[in-house]
Amino acid sequence: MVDSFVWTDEEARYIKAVFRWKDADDDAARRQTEHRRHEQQQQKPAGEFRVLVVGAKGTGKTSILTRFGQHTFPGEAHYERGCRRQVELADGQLYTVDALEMPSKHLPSDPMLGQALDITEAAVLVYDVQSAQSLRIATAVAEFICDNVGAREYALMLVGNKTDTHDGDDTNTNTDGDGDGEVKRRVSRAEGAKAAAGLKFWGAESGCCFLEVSAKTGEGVDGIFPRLGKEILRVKRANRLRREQAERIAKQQQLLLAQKAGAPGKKRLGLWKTLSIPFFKRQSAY
Ligand SMILES: Nc1nc2c(ncn2[C@@H]2O[C@H](COP(=O)(O)OP(=O)(O)OP(=O)(O)O)[C@@H](O)[C@H]2O)c(=O)[nH]1
Repeated sequence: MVDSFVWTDEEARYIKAVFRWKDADDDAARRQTEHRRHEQQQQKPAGEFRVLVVGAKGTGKTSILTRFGQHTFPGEAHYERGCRRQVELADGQLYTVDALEMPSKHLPSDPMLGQALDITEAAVLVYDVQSAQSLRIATAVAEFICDNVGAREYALMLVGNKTDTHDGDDTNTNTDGDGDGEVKRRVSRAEGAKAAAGLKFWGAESGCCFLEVSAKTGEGVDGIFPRLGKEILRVKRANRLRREQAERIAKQQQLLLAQKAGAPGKKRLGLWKTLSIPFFKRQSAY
C-alpha cells in the first residue's frame, strides 16, 4: 500500500470498513448528544436566572448574547439583544437563563439602569480588552449597582471580550499610540482580574467573578452563565444565612427581654387572691 497509490480490493474494503466504523462512531456520538439534549429539554429546570448584560458601546454585548443563544457570531442577518437558554451547573442541575442586553445609549441614564436592576438578579459587565476606557466604565457601572441594589441579593461578573484580537501575550502590548492602525490589547488579563478583585460584592472575599472571552471565536462564552449561575446561588445562600442569623439574634434578644421582665423578685398578689389564701398563710404571700 505504501509503494502503490492504487489500493487492492482488500485494502479498499478495509478502508471502507474503517470509514464506516468511524461514521458509526460519529453517529453514535451525535445520537448520544441529541439524546442528552432531548433529556435536558424534558428535565424541569431547577430555577431561572434573570441576567443583565451591560457595558460600554461596542464592547460586544450583542455578539456575546448571539454566541450564547445561537452559537454564532452575528452577521448582518441576525443578532440577539436578549435570549433564553438552559445551562447546566456543576451540580448537574439545569437552570434557565434569561439574558437581556442593556443598550449602551441608556447607560448614562440612572433611572433606566435602576429599572433594569429591579428586574434582574445579576449582571455581566462587559469590557473590550482593547479599551481601558471600557474597563473604567464597567467598574463605574459595578459601583453604581453596588450602591443601588442595597441589601437586595445581586451577583456580578466582569467579562473582558475580544481576546482573539491579540497574540496570546498576557501583558499590555500597546500603549504607545504609535498610530500604526492596529488595535491591540490595552487591558491585560491581570488588570482585568485586579479590577474584578476590587469589586467586593455580596461578601465575596475575592471580589466578583472574572472571565476573558471572545464572542468571535466563542472561546469562554459558554462559561459565562454557568459560572454566574453558581455565583447567584452563592449570593442567595449567603443572604438566606444572613437573614436566618438576624432572626436568631432577634429571637435571643426577645427571650432575654422576656426573662428580664419576668424576673422581678416576688409578685404582689391581687386582693381577691390574697383573701382566698387561708389566714395563717397570708403573711408569707407578701
Ligand atoms: N474581534 C472581535 N470583534 C468582536 C468581538 N465581539 C464583538 N466584536 C465586534 O465588535 C463590534 C461591536 O459588537 P457588538 O456586539 O455590536 O457590541 P455591543 O456592545 O452590542 O454594541 P452597542 O450595542 O453598540 O453598544 C462589532 O463590529 C463586532 O463584530 C470579538 O470577540 N472579537
